[in-house]
Amino acid sequence: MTLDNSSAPCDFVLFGTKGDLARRKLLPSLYQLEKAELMHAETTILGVARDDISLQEYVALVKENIEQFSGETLCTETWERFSAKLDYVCVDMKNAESYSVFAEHVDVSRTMVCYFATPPSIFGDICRGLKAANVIDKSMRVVLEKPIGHDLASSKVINDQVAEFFDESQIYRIDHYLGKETVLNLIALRFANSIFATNWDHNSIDHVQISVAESVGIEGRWGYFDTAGQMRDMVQNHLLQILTLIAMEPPTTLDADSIRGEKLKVLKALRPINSTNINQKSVRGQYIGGFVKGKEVPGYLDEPDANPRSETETFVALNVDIDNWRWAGVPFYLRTGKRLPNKTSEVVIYFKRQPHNLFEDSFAQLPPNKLTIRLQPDEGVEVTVMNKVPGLTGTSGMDLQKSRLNLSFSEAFQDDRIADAYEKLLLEVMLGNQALFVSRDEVEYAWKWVDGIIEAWKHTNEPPEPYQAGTWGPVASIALLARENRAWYESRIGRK
Ligand SMILES: NC(=O)C1=CN([C@@H]2O[C@H](COP(=O)(O)OP(=O)(O)OC[C@H]3O[C@@H](n4cnc5c(N)ncnc54)[C@H](OP(=O)(O)O)[C@@H]3O)[C@@H](O)[C@H]2O)C=CC1
Ligand SMILES: O=C1O[C@H](COP(=O)(O)O)[C@@H](O)[C@H](O)[C@H]1O
Repeated sequence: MTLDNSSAPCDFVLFGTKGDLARRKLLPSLYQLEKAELMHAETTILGVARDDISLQEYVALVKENIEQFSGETLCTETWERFSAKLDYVCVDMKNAESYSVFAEHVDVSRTMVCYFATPPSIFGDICRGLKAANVIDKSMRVVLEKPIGHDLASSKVINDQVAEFFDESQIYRIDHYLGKETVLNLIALRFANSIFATNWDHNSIDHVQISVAESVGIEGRWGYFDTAGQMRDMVQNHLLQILTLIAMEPPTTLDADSIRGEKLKVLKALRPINSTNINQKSVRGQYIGGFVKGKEVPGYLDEPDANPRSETETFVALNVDIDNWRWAGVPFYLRTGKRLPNKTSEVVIYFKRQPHNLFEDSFAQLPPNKLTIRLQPDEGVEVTVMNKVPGLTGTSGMDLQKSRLNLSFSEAFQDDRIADAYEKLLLEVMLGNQALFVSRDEVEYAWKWVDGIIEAWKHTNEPPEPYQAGTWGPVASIALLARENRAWYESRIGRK
């Protein structure tokens, strides 16, 4: 897809351009959009930071970032076009007066897209600075990075600060999982295939498992992570977003209001987990030293800068009920953790077993069909089916085996590069489409539910359960499903 020349150019303003997110993800993604000719020729990119450097120095820095993080050799032609778009301004984002230079660098007659790649604590300051510089108008869009707050109350403060200056239709809240190719494909899989669309409820589905496993530890982010924990860092946003896409009713159209409206209904229907059911419904863990992919790694409390008495969780498993017609009696099991055996995100839908087993000679109990959606890595979709083993032997000639129908994206779409999530999301902001961004209501309902769990954990007064780095979390996580006669699926990724 190449952007039609009639689509308006924009001034893309990157606050926090020298930060980790901008360097590792945003600038390389903008470069990829340029390479794919998806950015308007007249679009400009204005980096904002507090270092007083020249434009020449900034351009050299961006080049270095892209070479380091894009994972490919710089294309000279693309770089020439891209570097010509760059501009830089030094602003102390907390000081509204320092924004006076800003107006010289943007053209207020064009759409301005402001990406706040800074700590959320200064989002309000940035809005005030933009106002002082007199550059805010109705066509402006602002992109907010996660986490939006630390709980419901603090998220309201941040959202209110931004809402003082911008309408909800101008605010794009990022959850980068919504830009992942395979997460987007959940919508296609569910609503473009009648085989799934008509079998997507409590009549056909036994339970759902969503796992987002990471092999990394804290990677120098202890200060941030210890105040968040895996619940705020991963469940409140990414896992709940995946859950809503799996569980939502069909949206009327693919527009932002329809999709976000349906996701919101799911968040509203989540059964609270509180002090009455916390032990049956949740497990939290913290890794101790161990081996990940054969390499010895320290425990959470032995990471650099660690507080050795921290009780922050690095692993969460939950048994979630959705109290609505479609999902009555269908548990959604969620798990996510740091320092697990490998980096794997998968959704597994377990269908109900056949009501009667004709094949007792092959299987005492027929295994259920399973739909596995591999979000990352080895992106793909797999269905397990029971199949007759070809041959003349077996009872009535019927020996069965479990077989896999496997769609591997890397094999099926060999010529297509899988774009980074941020490329997709940046493109959507420039196009003015909010469908892949999280609404204020979604953020707040997600916090409300998560706050209840964190509150209940506090009341139990129990520390997180230790698990060895390189394992699938505490033993209690196995018990969470075993109590209901189920087991976590074993990912094939990393075992090939
Ligand atoms: N890094 C990541 O992978 C992810 C980050 N995020 C979110 O993205 C946002 C940015 O994160 P990250 O890039 O890691 O953070 P960094 O701390 O690396 O970068 C933040 C940027 O904000 C700038 N900044 C902070 N205060 C001021 C100020 N008063 N005036 C001017 N500039 C200021 C910093 O400037 P200076 O360089 O001068 O210090 C820096 O460039 C955060 O909200 C984070 O939660 C979300 C998901 C992943
Ligand atoms: O937002 C975050 O996500 C990453 C995991 O993202 P992925 O795209 O690599 O799966 C996580 O490591 C980080 O702690 C969290 O802040």
